[in-house]
Amino acid sequence: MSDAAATLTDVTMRYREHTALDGVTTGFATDGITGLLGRNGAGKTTLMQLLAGHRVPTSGRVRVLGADPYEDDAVLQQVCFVKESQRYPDHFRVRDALSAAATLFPTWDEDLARALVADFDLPARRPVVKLSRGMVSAVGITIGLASRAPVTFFDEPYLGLDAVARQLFYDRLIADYAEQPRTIVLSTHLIEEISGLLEHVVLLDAGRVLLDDDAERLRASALTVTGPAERVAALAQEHELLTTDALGGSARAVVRLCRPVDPGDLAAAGLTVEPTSLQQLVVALSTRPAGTPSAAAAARTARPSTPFEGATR
Ligand SMILES: Nc1ncnc2c1ncn2[C@@H]1O[C@H](COP(=O)(O)OP(=O)(O)OP(=O)(O)O)[C@@H](O)[C@H]1O
Repeated sequence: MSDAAATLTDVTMRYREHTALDGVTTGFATDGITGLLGRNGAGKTTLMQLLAGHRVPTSGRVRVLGADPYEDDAVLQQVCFVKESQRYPDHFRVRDALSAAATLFPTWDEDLARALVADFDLPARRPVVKLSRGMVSAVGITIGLASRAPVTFFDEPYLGLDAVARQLFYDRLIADYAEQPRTIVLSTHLIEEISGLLEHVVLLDAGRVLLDDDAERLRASALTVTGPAERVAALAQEHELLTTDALGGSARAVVRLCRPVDPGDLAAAGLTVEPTSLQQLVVALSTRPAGTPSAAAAARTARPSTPFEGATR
Protein backbone atom coordinates (compact mmCIF):
# COMPACT_ATOMS: atom_id res chain seq x y z
CA MET A 1 0.00 0.00 0.00
CA SER A 2 1.87 3.08 -1.21
CA ASP A 3 -0.04 5.67 0.87
CA ALA A 4 0.08 3.63 4.07
CA ALA A 5 0.77 5.38 7.36
CA ALA A 6 1.44 2.12 9.16
CA THR A 7 2.75 -1.13 7.74
CA LEU A 8 3.83 -4.57 8.82
CA THR A 9 6.06 -6.57 6.51
CA ASP A 10 6.35 -10.30 7.09
CA VAL A 11 5.85 -9.80 10.81
CA THR A 12 5.90 -12.75 13.15
CA MET A 13 5.24 -12.35 16.87
CA ARG A 14 5.82 -15.24 19.22
CA TYR A 15 5.02 -15.39 22.91
CA ARG A 16 7.17 -18.31 24.09
CA GLU A 17 5.65 -21.29 22.31
CA HIS A 18 2.65 -19.45 20.88
CA THR A 19 2.74 -17.70 17.53
CA ALA A 20 0.30 -14.78 17.74
CA LEU A 21 1.17 -13.32 14.32
CA ASP A 22 2.60 -15.43 11.56
CA GLY A 23 4.22 -13.68 8.60
CA VAL A 24 1.75 -10.78 8.53
CA THR A 25 2.10 -8.23 5.76
CA THR A 26 -0.46 -5.45 5.64
CA GLY A 27 -0.82 -1.68 5.74
CA PHE A 28 -3.21 0.99 6.96
CA ALA A 29 -3.98 3.92 4.69
CA THR A 30 -2.98 7.46 5.62
CA ASP A 31 -6.60 8.56 5.38
CA GLY A 32 -8.90 5.68 6.06
CA ILE A 33 -10.98 3.84 8.61
CA THR A 34 -10.02 0.18 8.71
CA GLY A 35 -11.84 -2.55 10.58
CA LEU A 36 -9.40 -5.01 12.11
CA LEU A 37 -11.51 -8.12 12.48
CA GLY A 38 -11.02 -11.67 13.65
CA ARG A 39 -12.06 -14.19 16.23
CA ASN A 40 -10.84 -14.17 19.83
CA GLY A 41 -7.10 -14.72 19.89
CA ALA A 42 -6.68 -13.97 16.17
CA GLY A 43 -3.90 -11.47 16.94
CA LYS A 44 -5.64 -8.08 16.64
CA THR A 45 -4.37 -6.62 19.91
CA THR A 46 -0.88 -7.92 19.25
CA LEU A 47 -0.85 -6.27 15.82
CA MET A 48 -1.93 -2.94 17.29
CA GLN A 49 0.58 -3.21 20.14
CA LEU A 50 3.36 -3.61 17.58
CA LEU A 51 2.21 -0.57 15.62
CA ALA A 52 1.81 1.45 18.81
CA GLY A 53 5.41 0.66 19.76
CA HIS A 54 4.42 -1.39 22.81
CA ARG A 55 6.17 -4.49 21.56
CA VAL A 56 8.99 -5.52 19.26
CA PRO A 57 8.24 -8.25 16.73
CA THR A 58 10.06 -11.55 16.83
CA SER A 59 10.85 -10.97 13.17
CA GLY A 60 9.73 -8.72 10.33
CA ARG A 61 9.43 -4.98 9.88
CA VAL A 62 7.03 -2.54 11.52
CA ARG A 63 6.83 1.02 10.24
CA VAL A 64 4.64 3.90 11.38
CA LEU A 65 4.91 7.26 9.67
CA GLY A 66 8.11 6.09 8.07
CA ALA A 67 9.91 4.90 11.21
CA ASP A 68 10.13 2.00 13.62
CA PRO A 69 7.67 3.10 16.35
CA TYR A 70 9.43 1.29 19.20
CA GLU A 71 10.88 3.87 21.59
CA ASP A 72 10.59 6.60 18.96
CA ASP A 73 8.98 9.52 20.82
CA ALA A 74 8.55 11.62 17.70
CA VAL A 75 6.40 8.85 16.20
CA LEU A 76 4.65 7.84 19.40
CA GLN A 77 3.24 11.28 20.08
CA GLN A 78 1.41 10.89 16.79
CA VAL A 79 -0.02 7.50 17.70
CA CYS A 80 -2.97 7.04 20.03
CA PHE A 81 -3.82 3.53 21.19
CA VAL A 82 -7.16 3.19 22.98
CA LYS A 83 -7.07 -0.14 24.74
CA GLU A 84 -9.94 -2.31 25.80
CA SER A 85 -8.72 -2.40 29.37
CA GLN A 86 -6.91 0.89 29.78
CA ARG A 87 -5.74 1.49 33.35
CA TYR A 88 -5.35 4.91 34.91
CA PRO A 89 -3.51 5.83 38.13
CA ASP A 90 -5.80 5.23 41.12
CA HIS A 91 -6.03 8.89 42.09
CA PHE A 92 -6.90 10.09 38.56
CA ARG A 93 -10.21 11.84 38.10
CA VAL A 94 -11.73 12.00 34.62
CA ARG A 95 -10.28 15.45 34.09
CA ASP A 96 -6.82 14.28 35.17
CA ALA A 97 -6.94 11.51 32.59
CA LEU A 98 -7.89 14.04 29.93
CA SER A 99 -5.24 16.57 31.03
CA ALA A 100 -2.58 13.85 30.93
CA ALA A 101 -3.65 12.92 27.41
CA ALA A 102 -3.61 16.59 26.39
CA THR A 103 0.07 16.82 27.33
CA LEU A 104 0.91 13.68 25.37
CA PHE A 105 -0.58 14.63 22.02
CA PRO A 106 0.44 17.82 20.21
CA THR A 107 -2.71 17.52 18.10
CA TRP A 108 -5.05 17.43 21.15
CA ASP A 109 -8.33 19.26 20.57
CA GLU A 110 -9.62 20.60 23.89
CA ASP A 111 -12.94 21.80 22.46
CA LEU A 112 -13.63 18.36 21.06
CA ALA A 113 -12.70 16.76 24.39
CA ARG A 114 -15.16 19.06 26.21
CA ALA A 115 -17.90 18.31 23.71
CA LEU A 116 -17.37 14.55 24.10
CA VAL A 117 -17.37 14.78 27.91
CA ALA A 118 -20.76 16.48 27.61
CA ASP A 119 -22.01 14.00 24.99
CA PHE A 120 -21.11 11.01 27.14
CA ASP A 121 -22.24 12.75 30.29
CA LEU A 122 -18.91 12.09 31.95
CA PRO A 123 -18.46 13.42 35.52
CA ALA A 124 -15.18 15.34 35.16
CA ARG A 125 -14.40 15.38 38.87
CA ARG A 126 -15.17 11.75 39.63
CA PRO A 127 -12.22 9.36 40.13
CA VAL A 128 -11.91 7.02 37.18
CA VAL A 129 -11.91 4.03 39.56
CA LYS A 130 -15.43 4.99 40.62
CA LEU A 131 -16.79 5.04 37.06
CA SER A 132 -18.95 2.34 35.57
CA ARG A 133 -17.34 0.06 32.96
CA GLY A 134 -19.08 1.88 30.13
CA MET A 135 -18.00 5.28 31.45
CA VAL A 136 -14.36 4.16 31.52
CA SER A 137 -14.78 3.17 27.88
CA ALA A 138 -16.23 6.61 27.16
CA VAL A 139 -13.11 8.20 28.69
CA GLY A 140 -10.95 6.11 26.34
CA ILE A 141 -13.07 7.05 23.35
CA THR A 142 -12.90 10.72 24.31
CA ILE A 143 -9.12 10.53 24.48
CA GLY A 144 -8.91 8.60 21.22
CA LEU A 145 -10.98 11.12 19.30
CA ALA A 146 -9.76 14.32 20.97
CA SER A 147 -6.11 13.28 20.55
CA ARG A 148 -6.67 13.73 16.83
CA ALA A 149 -3.54 11.65 16.50
CA PRO A 150 -2.61 11.03 12.86
CA VAL A 151 -2.64 7.31 13.64
CA THR A 152 -5.32 6.15 16.07
CA PHE A 153 -6.03 2.59 17.17
CA PHE A 154 -9.25 1.66 18.93
CA ASP A 155 -9.00 -1.86 20.35
CA GLU A 156 -12.57 -2.94 21.15
CA PRO A 157 -13.07 0.46 22.73
CA TYR A 158 -16.62 0.11 23.89
CA LEU A 159 -16.76 -2.57 26.54
CA GLY A 160 -19.82 -1.89 28.67
CA LEU A 161 -21.07 0.98 26.50
CA ASP A 162 -24.80 0.87 25.90
CA ALA A 163 -26.24 0.96 22.38
CA VAL A 164 -26.99 4.70 22.55
CA ALA A 165 -23.43 5.53 23.63
CA ARG A 166 -21.98 3.25 20.95
CA GLN A 167 -24.04 5.02 18.30
CA LEU A 168 -22.79 8.32 19.69
CA PHE A 169 -19.24 7.06 19.29
CA TYR A 170 -19.85 6.04 15.67
CA ASP A 171 -21.51 9.38 14.89
CA ARG A 172 -18.74 11.42 16.49
CA LEU A 173 -16.04 9.30 14.87
CA ILE A 174 -17.44 9.73 11.39
CA ALA A 175 -18.10 13.46 11.87
CA ASP A 176 -14.61 14.11 13.23
CA TYR A 177 -13.01 11.93 10.57
CA ALA A 178 -14.81 13.92 7.87
CA GLU A 179 -13.40 17.11 9.38
CA GLN A 180 -9.94 15.68 9.80
CA PRO A 181 -9.21 12.49 7.91
CA ARG A 182 -6.49 10.33 9.46
CA THR A 183 -5.50 6.72 9.97
CA ILE A 184 -8.06 5.00 12.14
CA VAL A 185 -7.94 1.31 12.92
CA LEU A 186 -10.85 -0.14 14.83
CA SER A 187 -10.88 -3.68 16.18
CA THR A 188 -14.29 -4.98 17.07
CA HIS A 189 -16.55 -8.00 17.24
CA LEU A 190 -19.62 -5.83 16.54
CA ILE A 191 -19.12 -6.05 12.81
CA GLU A 192 -22.71 -5.36 11.83
CA GLU A 193 -22.74 -2.13 13.82
CA ILE A 194 -19.59 -0.66 12.33
CA SER A 195 -19.80 -2.13 8.88
CA GLY A 196 -21.08 1.12 7.38
CA LEU A 197 -18.12 3.11 8.77
CA LEU A 198 -15.42 0.99 7.27
CA GLU A 199 -13.52 1.79 4.13
CA HIS A 200 -11.17 -1.13 4.44
CA VAL A 201 -11.14 -4.48 6.20
CA VAL A 202 -8.28 -6.61 7.48
CA LEU A 203 -9.40 -9.99 8.75
CA LEU A 204 -6.98 -11.98 10.88
CA ASP A 205 -7.34 -15.66 11.52
CA ALA A 206 -4.98 -17.51 13.87
CA GLY A 207 -2.30 -14.88 13.33
CA ARG A 208 -2.56 -14.74 9.55
CA VAL A 209 -4.21 -12.28 7.18
CA LEU A 210 -7.28 -13.91 5.70
CA LEU A 211 -8.70 -10.83 3.99
CA ASP A 212 -7.27 -7.41 3.24
CA ASP A 213 -9.56 -5.48 0.99
CA ASP A 214 -11.73 -2.49 0.29
CA ALA A 215 -14.95 -2.80 2.34
CA GLU A 216 -17.20 -1.90 -0.56
CA ARG A 217 -15.63 -4.48 -2.81
CA LEU A 218 -15.96 -7.10 -0.07
CA ARG A 219 -19.61 -6.33 0.48
CA ALA A 220 -20.25 -6.76 -3.24
CA SER A 221 -18.16 -9.91 -3.48
CA ALA A 222 -20.42 -12.31 -1.62
CA LEU A 223 -23.96 -13.51 -2.21
CA THR A 224 -26.33 -15.75 -0.34
CA VAL A 225 -28.01 -17.95 -2.93
CA THR A 226 -31.03 -20.18 -2.41
CA GLY A 227 -32.56 -22.58 -4.90
CA PRO A 228 -32.47 -26.09 -6.32
CA ALA A 229 -29.43 -27.85 -4.89
CA GLU A 230 -27.90 -28.73 -8.23
CA ARG A 231 -28.22 -25.15 -9.49
CA VAL A 232 -26.68 -23.76 -6.31
CA ALA A 233 -23.90 -26.31 -6.66
CA ALA A 234 -23.28 -25.34 -10.25
CA LEU A 235 -22.89 -21.69 -9.26
CA ALA A 236 -20.69 -22.56 -6.29
CA GLN A 237 -18.45 -24.61 -8.50
CA GLU A 238 -17.69 -21.61 -10.66
CA HIS A 239 -16.97 -19.36 -7.70
CA GLU A 240 -15.93 -19.94 -4.07
CA LEU A 241 -18.29 -21.74 -1.76
CA LEU A 242 -18.04 -20.49 1.83
CA THR A 243 -20.93 -22.21 3.58
CA THR A 244 -23.91 -24.28 2.57
CA ASP A 245 -27.04 -25.70 4.15
CA ALA A 246 -29.20 -28.34 2.51
CA LEU A 247 -32.99 -28.36 2.78
CA GLY A 248 -34.38 -31.37 0.97
CA GLY A 249 -33.76 -30.73 -2.72
CA SER A 250 -32.91 -27.10 -2.04
CA ALA A 251 -29.74 -25.50 -0.82
CA ARG A 252 -28.72 -22.17 0.58
CA ALA A 253 -25.11 -21.16 0.16
CA VAL A 254 -22.85 -18.22 0.81
CA VAL A 255 -20.73 -17.82 -2.29
CA ARG A 256 -17.80 -15.51 -2.82
CA LEU A 257 -17.83 -14.38 -6.40
CA CYS A 258 -14.76 -14.80 -8.56
CA ARG A 259 -16.25 -12.48 -11.18
CA PRO A 260 -19.46 -10.46 -11.61
CA VAL A 261 -22.63 -12.42 -12.22
CA ASP A 262 -25.74 -11.40 -14.11
CA PRO A 263 -28.72 -11.34 -11.70
CA GLY A 264 -30.98 -12.14 -14.67
CA ASP A 265 -29.09 -15.39 -15.30
CA LEU A 266 -29.40 -16.37 -11.66
CA ALA A 267 -33.13 -15.67 -11.60
CA ALA A 268 -33.56 -17.64 -14.82
CA ALA A 269 -31.81 -20.56 -13.11
CA GLY A 270 -34.38 -20.42 -10.31
CA LEU A 271 -31.95 -18.96 -7.79
CA THR A 272 -32.95 -16.37 -5.22
CA VAL A 273 -30.12 -14.02 -4.34
CA GLU A 274 -29.65 -11.92 -1.23
CA PRO A 275 -26.71 -9.69 -0.43
CA THR A 276 -24.33 -11.06 2.19
CA SER A 277 -23.40 -8.72 4.99
CA LEU A 278 -19.81 -8.12 5.99
CA GLN A 279 -20.52 -9.97 9.23
CA GLN A 280 -21.86 -13.03 7.40
CA LEU A 281 -18.85 -12.98 5.11
CA VAL A 282 -16.40 -12.69 8.01
CA VAL A 283 -18.15 -15.46 9.96
CA ALA A 284 -18.23 -17.71 6.90
CA LEU A 285 -14.54 -17.14 6.18
CA SER A 286 -13.44 -17.45 9.81
CA THR A 287 -15.33 -20.64 10.49
CA ARG A 288 -14.09 -22.59 7.49
CA PRO A 289 -11.97 -25.48 8.69
CA ALA A 290 -8.25 -24.79 8.33
CA GLY A 291 -6.90 -25.78 4.97
CA THR A 292 -10.32 -25.75 3.33
CA PRO A 293 -9.78 -25.98 -0.40
CA SER A 294 -11.31 -23.45 -2.72
CA ALA A 295 -14.98 -24.01 -3.35
CA ALA A 296 -14.42 -25.21 -6.84
CA ALA A 297 -12.09 -27.87 -5.52
CA ALA A 298 -14.44 -28.61 -2.63
CA ALA A 299 -17.38 -29.02 -4.95
CA ARG A 300 -15.37 -31.30 -7.22
CA THR A 301 -14.53 -33.57 -4.33
CA ALA A 302 -17.96 -33.37 -2.68
CA ARG A 303 -19.17 -36.72 -1.43
CA PRO A 304 -22.30 -38.09 -3.13
CA SER A 305 -24.39 -37.45 -0.01
CA THR A 306 -23.90 -33.67 -0.25
CA PRO A 307 -26.58 -31.47 -1.77
CA PHE A 308 -24.20 -30.95 -4.67
CA GLU A 309 -24.49 -34.47 -5.94
CA GLY A 310 -24.82 -34.47 -9.68
CA ALA A 311 -23.86 -30.82 -9.97
CA THR A 312 -23.40 -29.70 -13.52
CA ARG A 313 -21.45 -26.77 -14.85
N1 LIG B 1 1.60 -11.53 26.64
C1 LIG B 1 1.22 -12.68 26.09
N2 LIG B 1 1.81 -13.84 26.44
C2 LIG B 1 1.44 -15.01 25.88
N3 LIG B 1 0.48 -15.13 24.93
C3 LIG B 1 -0.12 -14.00 24.55
C4 LIG B 1 0.21 -12.73 25.10
N4 LIG B 1 -0.58 -11.79 24.52
C5 LIG B 1 -1.37 -12.45 23.64
N5 LIG B 1 -1.09 -13.77 23.67
C6 LIG B 1 -1.73 -14.80 22.84
O1 LIG B 1 -1.61 -14.41 21.49
C7 LIG B 1 -2.81 -14.70 20.78
C8 LIG B 1 -3.33 -13.43 20.15
O2 LIG B 1 -3.80 -12.58 21.20
P1 LIG B 1 -4.43 -11.16 20.90
O3 LIG B 1 -4.77 -10.54 22.22
O4 LIG B 1 -3.53 -10.41 20.01
O5 LIG B 1 -5.76 -11.57 20.11
P2 LIG B 1 -7.07 -10.71 19.78
O6 LIG B 1 -7.37 -10.97 18.34
O7 LIG B 1 -6.89 -9.30 20.19
O8 LIG B 1 -8.16 -11.43 20.69
P3 LIG B 1 -9.53 -10.86 21.36
O9 LIG B 1 -10.50 -10.59 20.25
O10 LIG B 1 -9.97 -12.00 22.22
O11 LIG B 1 -9.16 -9.63 22.15
C9 LIG B 1 -3.76 -15.34 21.78
O12 LIG B 1 -3.66 -16.74 21.66
C10 LIG B 1 -3.22 -14.88 23.12
O13 LIG B 1 -3.48 -15.84 24.12
